[in-house]
Amino acid sequence: MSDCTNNCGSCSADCKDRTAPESFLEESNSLSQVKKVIGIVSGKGGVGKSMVTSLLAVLMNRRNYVTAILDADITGPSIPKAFGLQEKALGTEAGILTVDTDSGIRTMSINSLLEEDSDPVVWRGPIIAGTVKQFWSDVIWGDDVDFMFIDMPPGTGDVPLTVFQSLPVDGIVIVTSPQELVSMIVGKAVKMAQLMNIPILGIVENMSYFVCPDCGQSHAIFGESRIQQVAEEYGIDQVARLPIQPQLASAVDRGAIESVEGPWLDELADLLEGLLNAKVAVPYEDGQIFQHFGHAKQFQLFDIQRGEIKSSELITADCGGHGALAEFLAHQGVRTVLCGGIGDGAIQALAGSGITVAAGVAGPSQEQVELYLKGALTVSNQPTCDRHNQKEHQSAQGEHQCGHEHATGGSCGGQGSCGGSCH
Ligand SMILES: Nc1ncnc2c1ncn2[C@@H]1O[C@H](COP(=O)(O)OP(=O)(O)OP(=O)(O)O)[C@@H](O)[C@H]1O
Repeated sequence: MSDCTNNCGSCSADCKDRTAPESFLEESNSLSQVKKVIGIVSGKGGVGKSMVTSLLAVLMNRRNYVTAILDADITGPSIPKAFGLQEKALGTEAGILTVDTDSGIRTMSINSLLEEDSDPVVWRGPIIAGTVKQFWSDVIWGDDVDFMFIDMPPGTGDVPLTVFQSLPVDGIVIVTSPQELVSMIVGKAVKMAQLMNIPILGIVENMSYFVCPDCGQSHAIFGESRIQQVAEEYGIDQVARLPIQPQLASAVDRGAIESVEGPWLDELADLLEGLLNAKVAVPYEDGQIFQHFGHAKQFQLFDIQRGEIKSSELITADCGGHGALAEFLAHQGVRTVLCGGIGDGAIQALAGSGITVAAGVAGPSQEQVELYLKGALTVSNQPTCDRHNQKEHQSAQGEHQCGHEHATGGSCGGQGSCGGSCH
């Protein structure tokens, strides 16, 4: 094909040279550019997912970031109520306009479209999933959104799966209750994120304790917290605990969540802020994005502040194997890898080190990073190189033995003897 970009991940053509599955990512509205998309998920309903979504959005908005909330909980929408939004969304030729809160958070929820808030949504799964996709593709979010929070439907069913596949989620925050931590429902949410190669940014234990207003003592109403233990078990660094706070419930009931003050999620907000400041790494050759992540000898590291490039440097990766390379990049402060082709093993290793993959990109490195930071690129977090997915490229021990040169020039020559760590 004359117009081939070598990006099979986002191409729908039925082509004999296809090397990667078609990407399911939806294009955003042409008038929208979103820098960071954060999913707020829970293993089951009623644990405070919408509460955490709202509180995080309020926090980031107070820190002067342009903030949006996409309410993907179509059958149980809570966002308009928490913010006291009565107004309905308006449509134009170019798309649907957001409904904005008093402090300017841009929102879209099914309740902003239904005539009556109490109208039930009695739709089948594919229609619900399609509606969520339209919230991304048909709503005019604006071209300057720093953070979009997605209030996900609870559980690990059809709609969360569609959201993970269709929207460019940079990371998720898992919300749990103390009982969920005991029942291991949270493990299902963790494993789903791992399957989808989406980094887990943090875990929030809601209703974790109650501080008695009379004696000031803290009581673990639902039993002693296991959050630290569970976070360690799944390798999640960022942990937050939210108390049972009658003022929180009443703020939601009054539509006044924007008036709530509290320190509970500050560290999580710092971490999110860090996503806009963290480094982006690009496999590099002659000013261009080198197209095979696993064979890159050089990386260009971009230092980012508030979503803008401040400086860049070239580094040589002096380690080999996906795990070692992922750790090396994480150690350099990298939170995003922007690349062309990449295999499943590399994506998993990077996600395990808290690094988001934005794959399927070609062209001049700096120009593409600038577009990515503006949210103007359609990228994929799925493998765009099938070479490393093939069983015959792995030894019986699962060791990498593709016979190709590794990032630093070592070669295992197909013998499977390097264990994926040639130097
Ligand atoms: N820490 C808290 N203290 C007091 N009330 C809370 C707290 N967290 C949540 N609530 C209240 O509990 C109820 C459920 O919370 P929320 O709607 O955020 O849960 P959810 O996980 O989004 O539920 P669903 O998925 O079913 O929509 C709400 O009425 C909310 O105001």
